[in-house]
Amino acid sequence: MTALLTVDSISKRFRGLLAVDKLSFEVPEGRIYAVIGPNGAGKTTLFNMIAGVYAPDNGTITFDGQRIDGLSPDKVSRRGVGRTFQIVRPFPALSVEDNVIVGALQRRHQVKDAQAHARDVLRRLDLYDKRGQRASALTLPDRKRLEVARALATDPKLLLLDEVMAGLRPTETDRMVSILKELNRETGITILLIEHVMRAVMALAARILVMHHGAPIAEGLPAEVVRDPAVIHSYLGAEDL
Ligand SMILES: Nc1ncnc2c1ncn2[C@@H]1O[C@H](COP(=O)(O)OP(=O)(O)OP(=O)(O)O)[C@@H](O)[C@H]1O
Repeated sequence: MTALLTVDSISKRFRGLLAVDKLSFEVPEGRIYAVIGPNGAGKTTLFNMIAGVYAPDNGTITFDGQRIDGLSPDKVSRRGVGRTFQIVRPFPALSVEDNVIVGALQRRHQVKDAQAHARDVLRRLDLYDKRGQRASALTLPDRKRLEVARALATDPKLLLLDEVMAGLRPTETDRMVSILKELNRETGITILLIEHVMRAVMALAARILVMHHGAPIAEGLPAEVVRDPAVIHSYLGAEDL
């Protein structure tokens, strides 16, 4: 299967601290790929390098056949990488629909077209009935889905999801999992997610990369990765299995 994203030996240092250390992996086109690991493992730094917030100190990032490392976040987004943030940050005073229209306008010049696209996205994310509400009035599960909707409205080929299950109850986690599965199945969109909620990771991911101190300690099929002694020792613990 062709790789949509190829990360090749990237590193990022913050003063003395090596946050990401010669990391390499490939995300196959059309798949859901998860990155897990303890706090401080370097997952968000990895996302920030893919999304253009930081340039890697070394190594390359290739997306859809072209180098994207070192491009600005806006350019990376225009190439087709959409992202959510760990701390959800919609425009609070705008309606749910207007928040999504802002994303849709990246590739559409007519507000009418952007609105039609935003409504399609809102239906997929189970938010259509709440489109008139102010974003600030939403509950956490709704805000998390709005965050995904805003990223999706930019028509990405690759969706980067940063802890979209954090703080959700199991029933809301399962709802998000089934929405993302359906989205991937029906549109073929590739999804790269950082996630601590193993229930969601195991239900979604075709492959998993486990990071620890900036480096990979395991990569492969979920069933193999969660049985890897190094993963159990540094991250999962027996209770997660
Ligand atoms: N802008 C920065 N300046 C200095 N140090 C940073 C910066 N961003 C991250 N770090 C450090 O880099 C390391 C990796 O952090 P990162 O946020 O990437 O980890 P993470 O795996 O995403 O953790 P979490 O699961 O808690 O979100 C940490 O030690 C963190 O303190």
